[in-house]
Amino acid sequence: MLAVHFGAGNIGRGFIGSLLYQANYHTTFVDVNDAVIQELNEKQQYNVVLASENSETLTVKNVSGINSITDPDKVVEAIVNADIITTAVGPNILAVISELIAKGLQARMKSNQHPLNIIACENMIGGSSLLKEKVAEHLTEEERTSFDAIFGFPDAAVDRIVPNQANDDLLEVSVEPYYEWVVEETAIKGAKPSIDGVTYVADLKPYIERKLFTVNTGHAVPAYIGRYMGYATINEAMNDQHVQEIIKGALTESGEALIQTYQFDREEHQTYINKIIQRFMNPYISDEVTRVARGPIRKLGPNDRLIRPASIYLDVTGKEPFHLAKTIASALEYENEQDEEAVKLQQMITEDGYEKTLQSVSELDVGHPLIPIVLTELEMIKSLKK
Ligand SMILES: NC(=O)C1=CN([C@@H]2O[C@H](COP(=O)(O)OP(=O)(O)OC[C@H]3O[C@@H](n4cnc5c(N)ncnc54)[C@H](O)[C@@H]3O)[C@@H](O)[C@H]2O)C=CC1
Ligand SMILES: O=P(O)(O)OC[C@H]1O[C@](O)(CO)[C@@H](O)[C@@H]1O
Repeated sequence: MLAVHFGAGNIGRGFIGSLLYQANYHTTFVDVNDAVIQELNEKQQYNVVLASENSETLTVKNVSGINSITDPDKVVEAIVNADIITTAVGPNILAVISELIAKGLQARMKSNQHPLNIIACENMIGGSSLLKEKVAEHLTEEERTSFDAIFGFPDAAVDRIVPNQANDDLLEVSVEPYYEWVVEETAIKGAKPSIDGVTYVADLKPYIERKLFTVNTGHAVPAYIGRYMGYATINEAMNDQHVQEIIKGALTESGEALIQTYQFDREEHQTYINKIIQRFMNPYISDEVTRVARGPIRKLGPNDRLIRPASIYLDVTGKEPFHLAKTIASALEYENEQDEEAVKLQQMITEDGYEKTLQSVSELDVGHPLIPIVLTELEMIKSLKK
């Protein structure tokens, strides 16, 4: 069985690659990072180390790599022969890889008509659907119709904290023990890929929203508030009492939004929240606040982890989501010269002010009630600054 995986980064190697190996796939990683690709081809294996007391290690074998910049034809050939395609490149890169995927699918269509599923494993709602749309932009009308019959783009939710790596071994990756990979069964074409650790569900929406608006919303608190308070790592931030209060409040607000939208069991949801807070406090993981905070413009988007749960909470309870609003305010204050979106966000604020910038990145209507709540919190969080 052959898998082609775009993005040999933290989630690619540390999560998707490791489950594919255990399901007996040979995984060909496609990436633009030549050093990683060369190392994959040389070593043909790498270690995944669990961030826990015993540091249990899995050696992932049957792997190779292709540099998509220098060898696009090899990527096309790999797609022709693939049994599954997965991605973990980041939401903004899906459009970038879509042309090469389209070329691969066009070549495949000429050589065989076996069904194939392409699963985007990104922190976003509708990742595979977006990739499908972007791939379609490179196809003719006729190709779109015939491709629809055999190429599936099931949406997915992936959950495993994999921090940036600082190992001597370029390929080794340290991951938290917990993981969850949920895939939309109804969009699968042909036989369902049999991968231990994948949960197939008919309707992904409740799963992806529960994950994004709990794990990612929660993580955004120590990231943005922590950075604002001067902390460098998630662990340091999580040990601060203010951060703990804000994360509990924010997850109660997003929890209420989720419970009222999807009728989740209140007690089970609280257990889910508590477990996630414990995961953020894992002493064996050192995660920089800047990794979790990366891409603040995307994270302040209308359907992402902060604005959407805050808006739903306002709608369903009529109450102010002030813990989420504090986190949104600290995201607006996020500064990092290494992060293109952070630099752009600060430029927008300098030129247009907070209110207009928030409206623009979050696509909130003028006069949306969340805006004054966030503006008030921008003042309130000043007391947190050390
Ligand atoms: N790290 C984590 O804990 C989690 C990350 N995710 C999601 O997984 C995705 C990947 O995140 P990470 O692995 O953390 O990021 P990462 O930065 O470690 O990996 C991304 C990889 O994509 C590669 N890449 C960039 N442009 C490319 C292109 N044009 N073609 C092929 N490869 C390209 C990069 O070189 C890099 O190796 C993101 O959508 C993220 O939200 C989801 C759950 C957990
Ligand atoms: O990968 P993104 O969307 O940039 O955000 C980082 C988030 O992803 C995770 O790594 C896992 O979902 C969280 O640790 C964090 O909330």
